Amino acid sequence: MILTVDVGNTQIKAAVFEGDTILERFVFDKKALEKKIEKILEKFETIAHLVVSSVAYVEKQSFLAFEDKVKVHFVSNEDSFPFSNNYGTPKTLGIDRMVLAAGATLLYPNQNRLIIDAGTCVTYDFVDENNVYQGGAIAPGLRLRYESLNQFTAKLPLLTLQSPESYIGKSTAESIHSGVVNGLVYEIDGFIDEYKAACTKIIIILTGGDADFLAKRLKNTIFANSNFLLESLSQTFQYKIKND
Ligand SMILES: Nc1ncnc2c1ncn2[C@@H]1O[C@H](COP(=O)(O)OP(=O)(O)O)[C@@H](O)[C@H]1O
Ligand SMILES: CC(C)(COP(=O)(O)O)[C@@H](O)C(=O)NCCC(=O)O
Ligand SMILES: [K+]
Repeated sequence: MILTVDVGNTQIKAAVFEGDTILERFVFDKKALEKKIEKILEKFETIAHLVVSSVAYVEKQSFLAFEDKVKVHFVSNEDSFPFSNNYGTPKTLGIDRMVLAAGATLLYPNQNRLIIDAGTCVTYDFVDENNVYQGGAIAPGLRLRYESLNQFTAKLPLLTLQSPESYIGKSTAESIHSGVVNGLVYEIDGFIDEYKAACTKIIIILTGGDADFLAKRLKNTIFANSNFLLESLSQTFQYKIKND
């Protein structure tokens, strides 16, 4: 049994895996980290490995504190991955993006793959059918868009996520919801259209905290799986064990 932990810039996601099956999934914030891990390890006594991928500031010690109970692994850019990397700056490629690319490569062999992760940022990652990671894009996520409109203007309020009625906003609030939500939806659909035009066959995976909210609003029908990063983390770990 393994415990995978994904430390994002907004929140921490974790899942207990028995083989490829998720037994339980957890979402919590950084402040709760050690207490949560302790509770999970108490509940699932047969967890042998703790596999961590982090793009945010958390002390390694918060995980190493459990070394007497489990083997702790921090996935890093130096690990072996099932794709070759054509990114210009491979050392600065986010480890979450590398893990997503690895998961897509292993779970969807011999095809072009686009992974869209709608979290704090919206990241796009493309691994081609020859298992070459080619790159993608980084854009602000939904929450970040609402917050930056508020932070960088004098007059715009901070609103919480709400589905716009129409693309024509009839008030300040409606205009913001339309700009943020419809803007991101059109953006994602636009990227998908570009990739589809360039590749005859491509699998597209949408993940992240806003995946379900966005999936039903896209013009393109695509598969939303909010557990894809955790599943990819489990795949990456299994790959590493086999190849080390
Ligand atoms: N309870 C929540 N707390 C914070 N963000 C949430 C919550 N539920 C949904 N979200 C949305 O999920 C996004 C964060 O997604 P997530 O994939 O967890 O990000 P990250 O991996 O960057 O931490 C936020 O932009 C927000 O719109
Ligand atoms: C782009 C990111 C901030 C996304 O983080 P997230 O939204 O998952 O919290 C992260 O993947 C990162 O720090 N990347 C480094 C730059 C790069 O990937 O090229
Ligand atoms: K992301």
